[in-house]
Amino acid sequence: MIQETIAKIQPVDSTLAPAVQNHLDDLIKPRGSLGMLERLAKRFVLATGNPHPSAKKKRICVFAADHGVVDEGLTFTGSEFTPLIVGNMIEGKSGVSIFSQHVGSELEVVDVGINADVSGMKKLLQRKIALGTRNLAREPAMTSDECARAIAVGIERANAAADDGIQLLGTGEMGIGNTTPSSAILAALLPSSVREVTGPGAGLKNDEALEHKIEVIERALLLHQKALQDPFQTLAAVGGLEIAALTGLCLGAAARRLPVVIDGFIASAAALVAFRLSSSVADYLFYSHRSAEPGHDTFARELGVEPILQLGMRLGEGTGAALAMNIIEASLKMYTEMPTFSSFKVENTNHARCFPASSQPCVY
Ligand SMILES: Cc1cc2ncn([C@H]3O[C@H](COP(=O)(O)O)[C@@H](O)[C@H]3O)c2cc1C
Ligand SMILES: O=C(O)c1cccnc1
Repeated sequence: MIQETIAKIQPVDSTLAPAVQNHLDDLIKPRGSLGMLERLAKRFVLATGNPHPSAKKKRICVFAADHGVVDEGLTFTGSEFTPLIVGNMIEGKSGVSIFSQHVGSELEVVDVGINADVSGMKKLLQRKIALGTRNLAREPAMTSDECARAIAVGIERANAAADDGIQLLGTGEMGIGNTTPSSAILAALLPSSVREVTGPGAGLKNDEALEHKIEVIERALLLHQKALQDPFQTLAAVGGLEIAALTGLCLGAAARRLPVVIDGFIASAAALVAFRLSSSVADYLFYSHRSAEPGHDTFARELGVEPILQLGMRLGEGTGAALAMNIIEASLKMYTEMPTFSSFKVENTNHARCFPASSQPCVY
């Protein structure tokens, strides 16, 4: 299923880009005056191939799972917070639930590996693969089979969204400890030094605790050195079940030409794995915000991506993705609803000479 999905992912048809740009430049406004909104609309139109784009139907998919590596003492709270926050999420009370309601997005929460019996949570989609990962500092976090099954859940949810007519997908996650596998993935696949991409996550007591987190990840990468040559094996060795599901969501959505808003640090690690599996995935991904987790800047710089918002956020869950959805939707309304110079039969005086900012390259 994974290979089949990857085979379906095509780069966007960039021969359409000049026509899209001409339309943007024909809108009644100084050329380039809506800045990044113009680039967002252009990327969305190219991704979907739809000249009348819309993001009215939105859905955020949150995947939840636990992490054996919390045994190393790398987190602010224990794993018992994962089911607790997930319980809040499905009842509309967590950060992402509130923001998704605010922007008019559906919210889907999927258990792929919570280390607790959550079968009583009726609004939670039950796709449990294991009761969390194993401790990646001592052994592979997942078997190849578990990792593949988690990716397949993500692909399944992307297909379900496309079948339901969803026009814009957002990523979310919940899993105490998941900044550790995310940092490990970034260090392995960017590649980068562990120190550069490791931060406090949800909170660490002091600098000593951060040093310990860095040391644990460095040790894990040495232990799994052989696996790090390959993105799938890297994900299995040092990733997480929810991260793998998010990788699958990116792959599945790209295969269906469904744009995805990547949330913060953790979702970016999942997107990086998808990108390493198929570089064309990049054409379908938008980055919601600059996470305050320090390694996110390294990720954005190395991949040349431009996060939409900068709000000092570092919560995850899909909170940034929710907020950025509205910005993307606004960009599409600009594209489809603003009148054009040509429709008014007035001369388009929008010369690049007058508006040099419009010649900025698309930095995605
Ligand atoms: C109360 C609470 C709510 C959260 N909601 C999202 N996260 C975020 O923090 C976790 C990752 O950080 P770390 O690796 O440091 O544990 C993930 O669950 C992420 O979604 C939360 C964390 C906490 C504590
Ligand atoms: O940016 C994120 O996704 C993030 C950062 C810290 C903790 N949890 C999530």
